[in-house]
Amino acid sequence: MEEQDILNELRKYRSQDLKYEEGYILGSMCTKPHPIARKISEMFFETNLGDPGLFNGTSKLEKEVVSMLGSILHNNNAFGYIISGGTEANLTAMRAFKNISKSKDKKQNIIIPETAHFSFDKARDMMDLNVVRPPLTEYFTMDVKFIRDYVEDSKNEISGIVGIAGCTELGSIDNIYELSKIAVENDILLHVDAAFGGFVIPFLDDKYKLKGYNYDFDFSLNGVSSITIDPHKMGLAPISAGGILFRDNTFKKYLDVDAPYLTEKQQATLIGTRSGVGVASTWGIMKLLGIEGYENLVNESMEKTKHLVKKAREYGFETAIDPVMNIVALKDENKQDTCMKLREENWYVSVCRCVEALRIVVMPHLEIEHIDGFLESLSNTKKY
Ligand SMILES: CC1=C(O)/C(=C\N=C/Cc2ccc(O)cc2)C(COP(=O)(O)O)=CN1
Repeated sequence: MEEQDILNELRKYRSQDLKYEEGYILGSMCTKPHPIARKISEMFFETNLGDPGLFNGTSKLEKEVVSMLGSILHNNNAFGYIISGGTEANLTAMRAFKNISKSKDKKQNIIIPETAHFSFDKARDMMDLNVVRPPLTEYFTMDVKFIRDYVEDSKNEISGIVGIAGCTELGSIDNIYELSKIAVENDILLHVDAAFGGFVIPFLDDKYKLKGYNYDFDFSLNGVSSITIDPHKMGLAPISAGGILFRDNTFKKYLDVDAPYLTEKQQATLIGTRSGVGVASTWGIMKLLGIEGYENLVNESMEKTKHLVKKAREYGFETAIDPVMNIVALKDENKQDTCMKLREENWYVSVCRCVEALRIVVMPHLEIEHIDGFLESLSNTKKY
């Protein structure tokens, strides 16, 4: 095939994809990457961080991005990687947990909430973790009193806890402050999955924070060992760009395996050959937007979230919980049926598992007119 024919053929496939800017994608935690990422992708498209000695500049960028994310998360000694996504980040954290527990002859008993992303189910299968699921509060966060009692009962031999800072379905945030205290008092590891919340909470204006809700989640809490934070969600980076940060580089030895034929003699990441595009794009977008840029992005999303909730209530729809961040769960006893009816009108909204509700993630690609159009369609699905 000639090049032009190939490109024309590929255009036909691409034309079958939804486009973020059309405003119909309501259930995605990814969005249209910042435009600068196109130029950066072109510049770094042949790089391979799987063999970093060949790409010293790109490797330096990864260390700088980890340091930039570390400073946002109140840790100037952060160690970690910018990898394929939140799934790989959580698998990496669980791999470190397993190896650390083994090194201390501890059991691999770990507390992980029902609200956790299904990447932890993959981790459990791959690493034979014994997972304990605590009861949830009315806010869909783990019952910390149960956890404290369970951990302090030595026969349970708990050696780790996972807390979620912005859960996939509802955006709820576990009480990381209390989990951190439990982790310190009992010398156990605490991993925080802030895949989505990591690029939201640090930039969230106080006026959008729920009263009496603790938003603390990062390394400022001494018990936090590791954090997942994904640039390719609210960070506006192109896919793939997930992030795994550890408190310091003492965790590296629990991840490294010998890699004799590489320019570096050990490799810690799950994925071997990996592009530097996500790293370079994240570096560029973070430098371009800065803290203020991300604050504007998050707070604009929260204004749209407030608009969605207000207008939904005018149509008679109620939220399952008050939005903790830019994720809205609208109560619906016939969520699957409603979801299918909306799909017929090209609206792609998802459904919650833990509550009878539709789930809308108010990403930057959603404009007010998209939200209004969606709510009118939603209202119409209830008329007949
Ligand atoms: C708290 C948490 C998450 O909400 C999460 C993914 N979430 C949502 C991933 C998603 C993105 C786009 C889309 O259209 C649909 C789903 C992951 C996994 O992240 P991933 O491997 O980058 O997909 C981990 N933790």
